[in-house]
Amino acid sequence: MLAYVRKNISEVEYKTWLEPVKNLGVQEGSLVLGVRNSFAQEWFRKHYQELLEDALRSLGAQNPQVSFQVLPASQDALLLPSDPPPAPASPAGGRSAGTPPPAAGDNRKSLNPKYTFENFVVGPNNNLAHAAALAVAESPGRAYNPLFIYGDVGLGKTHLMHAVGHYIAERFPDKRIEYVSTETFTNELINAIREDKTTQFRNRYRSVDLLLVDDIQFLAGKERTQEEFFHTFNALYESHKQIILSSDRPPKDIQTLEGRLRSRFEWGLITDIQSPEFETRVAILKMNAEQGGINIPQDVLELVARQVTSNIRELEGALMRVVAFSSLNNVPFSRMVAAKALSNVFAPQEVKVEMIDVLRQVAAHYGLTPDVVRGSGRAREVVLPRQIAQYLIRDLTDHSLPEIGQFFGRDHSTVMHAINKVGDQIVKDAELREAVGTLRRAIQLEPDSDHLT
Ligand SMILES: Nc1ncnc2c1ncn2[C@@H]1O[C@H](COP(=O)(O)OP(=O)(O)OP(=O)(O)O)[C@@H](O)[C@H]1O
Repeated sequence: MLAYVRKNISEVEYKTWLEPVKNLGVQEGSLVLGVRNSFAQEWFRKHYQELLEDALRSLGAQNPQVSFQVLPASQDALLLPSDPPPAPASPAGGRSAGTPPPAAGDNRKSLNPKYTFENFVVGPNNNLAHAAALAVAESPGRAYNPLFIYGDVGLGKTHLMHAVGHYIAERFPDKRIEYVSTETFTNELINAIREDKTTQFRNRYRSVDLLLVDDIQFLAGKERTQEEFFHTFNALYESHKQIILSSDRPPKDIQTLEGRLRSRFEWGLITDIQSPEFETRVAILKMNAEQGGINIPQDVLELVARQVTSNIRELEGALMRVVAFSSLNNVPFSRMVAAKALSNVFAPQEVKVEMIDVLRQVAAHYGLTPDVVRGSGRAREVVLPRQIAQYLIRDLTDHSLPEIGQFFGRDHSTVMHAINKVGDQIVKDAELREAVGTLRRAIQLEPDSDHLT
């Protein structure tokens, strides 16, 4: 099952979420998988249930059912994988590789449901490619044919292609849509030749209405595949079927590509996707977080966006690491948490504790929101956390009393009173001393903290 899943998600995702899963056996017809906490349980239900059931189906299960159970703490020894970052996904990776042709009536089978226009953030780096893809989606076979999208790894070429597929599938349920990576196309051709089934192979690809071919640069040097693709291209083009191609470079830079293919690739529109700039990266992260139903503060998203600058797949993986780290350690999102979560994957970043980090941690510890702790409530359940937050801010940051006062909407003498009071009580009250110690270590992410075992 894991091998199946691994082929369909990014390596970072696989390592962060799937690798630590425990098989708890079959109960009442359902395969039970042990996960680390209720957050992970929810995450799995939302993001991986379907994929895992597909995996079981691929192994022959008739009516696959997967459920998730939270493991007792002792079985949950593994915190986070500390492996180095995986290499960018191979061209064979992704949901597409090896996907069988769509069954009749299901013209989206080879498309990733996440890759839609709605989920695609448009920025200056990709707006031309986006506009061209949209134009093609609206008038397939007539706007630009072929549409050739090129750009570096992980910048959204596949996403855009699939978005066109979804758009067309929605409006024309009968249209046949085929998405294939060049590697799969090549392998299928090799198999067809070996099994003497080249006619079926040709019929299949020449009868589609929309052909999406990823990583076309891998045609380089493969004469027989080029030959076959040339005829497929002609057949589709002549019958006004839409073709979209992606590549990591423009046609003119694909070495050992036959001239006749190169010129055909240049018949339509060639458009590129560049690396996203900072604001687009933040917007992509924000959308990802919202889709996962997770509320992540802007400053944390910005830190992640600063850390990963080129590959969006890696950017998403980085965010997932931060989410996992925060959840598994039971610490609220902060820039420090993000920096720590990413430190063994990317270049470590020095992050100073800010007032807001202390406030968030103290609020989370007492089950309150930061606004309530900072607010005007006078109940003891709120006043004590507020005083502790002020005490810890004084202790862990360089802010002056007036600055802390301003942060809490109070004057500096109130803050001083709070700090003195907590300081006095800590000496007498062991429980308070322990709470403050735990909070201090959690804020500084010290490994010996109760939270960070
Ligand atoms: N503009 C965007 N808005 C939202 N998500 C994006 C955007 N661009 C890329 N992504 C996401 O980034 C990830 C990588 O994108 P995709 O697989 O389309 O890249 P690619 O350019 O085809 O990469 P490769 O060259 O490796 O095939 C996907 O999860 C995709 O949804």
